[in-house]
Amino acid sequence: MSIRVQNLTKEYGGSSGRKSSGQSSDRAVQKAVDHISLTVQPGEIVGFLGPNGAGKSTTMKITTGYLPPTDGTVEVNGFDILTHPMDVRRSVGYLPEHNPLYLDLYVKEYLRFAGSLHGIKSRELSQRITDMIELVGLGREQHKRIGQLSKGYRQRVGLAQALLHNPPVLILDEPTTGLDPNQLAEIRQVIRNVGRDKTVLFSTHIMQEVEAICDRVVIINRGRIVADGPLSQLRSASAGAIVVVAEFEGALPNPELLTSVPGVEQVEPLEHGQYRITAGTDIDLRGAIFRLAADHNLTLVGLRQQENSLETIFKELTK
Ligand SMILES: Nc1ncnc2c1ncn2[C@@H]1O[C@H](COP(=O)(O)OP(=O)(O)OP(=O)(O)O)[C@@H](O)[C@H]1O
Repeated sequence: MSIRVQNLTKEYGGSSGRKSSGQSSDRAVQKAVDHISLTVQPGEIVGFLGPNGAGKSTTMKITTGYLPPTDGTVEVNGFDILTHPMDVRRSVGYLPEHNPLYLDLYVKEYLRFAGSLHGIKSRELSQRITDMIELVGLGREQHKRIGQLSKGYRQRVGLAQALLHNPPVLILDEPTTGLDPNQLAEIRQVIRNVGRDKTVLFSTHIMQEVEAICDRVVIINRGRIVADGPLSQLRSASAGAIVVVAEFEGALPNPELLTSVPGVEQVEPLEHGQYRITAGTDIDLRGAIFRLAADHNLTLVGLRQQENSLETIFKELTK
């Protein structure tokens, strides 16, 4: 297991240390993460979604060892974050949400500094820096000071920093925020490429990003995990209402016929002989609609089931 989070809780305010039974505090306590469990297998790319303030960054900071948990355990690459913090740091590449960079340093100077903190030997480090600059597409900007770089290129420096010590696990907190569409596509490609032989947990607010990159999605809301699974599984599990659009040769003289199909809850006429038919439960209406059309001599020219978009699922689960 590359990441194993068990029963993790984080409270801000109140007591600063780990909880022991019966411990209480007078200060206002904000429970940012509430008994969550989550595992990420080696080689998986997992999208971590949730509305603002849901607890994504808090979970990621704890997983990288930057913040202590209030309760629960976290292991990265088999190392416990509390008992083996240095092994955890070696195992993880972390791009924090507000990518902290030294603006006065040159790109290579900064990467050399970041690499030396990881104890990478000088000769090996030069080669690693060259390779990472190439990998994240910093070639043209590599001789600038970080303060002279655009947001997208600063983000690439952060990504290069996270990858420098060749960690098996990458934790990226909103790595594509504020990038233009071209940069977005390039950084996504970088994440996909590094994800071929690394475990990646990344947070984002962009649904298409998850659809484009991830094997699996975890959705957190108010500190609790409300969904966890492959995208296809989430789509069918959260289906709730199944919607089918049936198109006939023209408007039906008796559209109420459609409501006689077992399971149909609502029929909404659209234009050009189309009807949006909603079933309350997870049943496929298409066969029944087809048979109904045949029985009543109605010419059915189209029939398609609408897929739940990740956006719809997200809204449903986090409202
Ligand atoms: N240092 C802190 N002190 C007190 N409360 C905090 C602190 N950091 C985060 N919080 C609170 O914890 C909750 C979770 O915040 P967190 O930053 O983990 O959410 P997030 O899902 O990453 O949000 P966003 O998508 O807006 O970045 C929020 O209510 C936030 O206000």
